[in-house]
Amino acid sequence: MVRDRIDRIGVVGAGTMGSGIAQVAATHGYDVVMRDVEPEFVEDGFDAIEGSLERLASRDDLDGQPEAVRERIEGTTVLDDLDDCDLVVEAVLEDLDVKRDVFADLEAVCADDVLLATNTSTLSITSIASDLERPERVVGLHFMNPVAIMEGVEVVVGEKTTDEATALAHRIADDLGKTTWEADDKPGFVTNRILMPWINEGIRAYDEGVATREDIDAGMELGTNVPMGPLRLADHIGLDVCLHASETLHEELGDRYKPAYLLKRKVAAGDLGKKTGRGFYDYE
Ligand SMILES: NC(=O)c1ccc[n+]([C@@H]2O[C@H](COP(=O)([O-])OP(=O)(O)OC[C@H]3O[C@@H](n4cnc5c(N)ncnc54)[C@H](O)[C@@H]3O)[C@@H](O)[C@H]2O)c1
Repeated sequence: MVRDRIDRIGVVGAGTMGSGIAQVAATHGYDVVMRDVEPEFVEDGFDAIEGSLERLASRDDLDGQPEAVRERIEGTTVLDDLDDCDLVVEAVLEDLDVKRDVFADLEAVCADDVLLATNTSTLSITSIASDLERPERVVGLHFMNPVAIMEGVEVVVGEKTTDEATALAHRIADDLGKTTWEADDKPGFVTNRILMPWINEGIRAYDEGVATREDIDAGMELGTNVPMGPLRLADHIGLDVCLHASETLHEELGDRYKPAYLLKRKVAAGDLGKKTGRGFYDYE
């Protein structure tokens, strides 16, 4: 059984995705508790939320006032503050052991009928939930970055996830103004399974001199109607994030997912894309 009356949503992790999920939930009228491990990470999360709300409001893309949305979000470092949430979404770093610990904590603190969702991009929902007493209420709710802008959410169904939990995951995403699709708990789900080899092939094509970086991106943008070519998109996602996802897929699915050599070299050099000012392109 999962409770279907949702008033208060917990978000674990106040980073890029957690702060975005908290913001979107509060924008849609939910009370939100956003938890991170250190007060400064919670503050960084609020800074990101405030900046995003201001930008949306300035373009008339926000229902309501930024201050009213912000006030619906409570920040905390205390796990027990999640004890009265009706649903929790985990968005901590992409590490299986860390996520398993977070879910063990959530199981201890949340009521038995609370849906526990993970925003993982590539890790197995089944493995994240495998040590829990109630793995049937764990589901993947894979928001896209930036959460406030991207319409899609991938619902991922683990081995033990019940139909009821899956249905609630679709419904809550719908309530947050998103459109869902569903994937079985197989490495990379739909999105990263297809996206990561595409990005790696773009990087290999560049490394092998098929075309300039601009022409590789232009070829894919103009030739196949995607909004960003592989090199520009990799810079946007973060080259470290792409490498980590590719390595997970390589481990699970074999050599067709081998990360491109140049991707590894750029990450080793600390050029991680937009966030460090340099990746395949330079940023100010
Ligand atoms: N960034 C993306 O483009 C993107 C897109 C889709 C999904 N994801 C997934 O979302 C998740 C989060 O990614 P992100 O980019 O927001 O990472 P991030 O590094 O920006 O944020 C992670 C946050 O989790 C916090 N944290 C770590 N352990 C914690 C704990 N035990 N309790 C509470 N907070 C804890 C960290 O302090 C950090 O603030 C990952 O699983 C990632 O794969 C990321």
